Amino acid sequence: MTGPRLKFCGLTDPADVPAAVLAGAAYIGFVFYAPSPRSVPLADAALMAASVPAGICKVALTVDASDADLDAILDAVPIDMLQLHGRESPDRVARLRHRYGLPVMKAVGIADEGDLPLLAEYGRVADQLLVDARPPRGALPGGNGLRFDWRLIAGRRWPVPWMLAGGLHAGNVAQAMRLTGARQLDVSSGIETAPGVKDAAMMRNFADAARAFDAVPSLD
Ligand SMILES: O=C(O)c1ccccc1NCC(=O)[C@H](O)[C@H](O)COP(=O)(O)O
Repeated sequence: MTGPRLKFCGLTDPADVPAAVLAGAAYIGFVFYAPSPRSVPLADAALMAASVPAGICKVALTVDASDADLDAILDAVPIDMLQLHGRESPDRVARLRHRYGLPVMKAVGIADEGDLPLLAEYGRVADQLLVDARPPRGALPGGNGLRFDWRLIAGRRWPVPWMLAGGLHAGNVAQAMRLTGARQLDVSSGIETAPGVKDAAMMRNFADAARAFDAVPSLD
């Protein structure tokens, strides 16, 4: 079995890229959503993306972005995958895959059982699912450092690859992997000292904790 695949989301500083690479990130996410403290100007994202080694997936996170906004992002920044983190419909997901010819990961917010059917629905049109915590009213659509009840998805599988997100950090990632079976993990707040300020040691600790879980034989 290959090790866990990690996505470090919301990099804002050029120095975050080598730190993420050193920690072994498989995906690096850039946030293109003005209200977020992790939002990066196109020119900055372009510079950072250019320094990402081949083989690491560069993800553009957007929230209900228009075609014009997406055109501008993709014209300026070499992106490998779109992450849709708003209320994009399944039709919109399918249309964007077709329009840009890029894989699309759809974020789905989970708070209770009633949210689970959405995963099956988007699993029919997206290339990947991001299984995140449903944000509280008035909060940002993601990146809130909040987890959901992981037991809700224990043992569940979808027809496409998926990532677990929401409130993960070095101290709980092993438990999250054990309960959910997640093999891909997305983290933002859990590798920050303040919103939008990533920390190299926290990235390393997170990666070490995820890999250490993998190294421990299961007692089940
Ligand atoms: O990170 C943001 O600021 C953000 C803003 C708007 C929509 C989504 C956002 N982040 C989404 C992510 O991919 C996060 O990694 C994911 O929600 C988990 O965040 P966290 O709980 O902070 O680890």
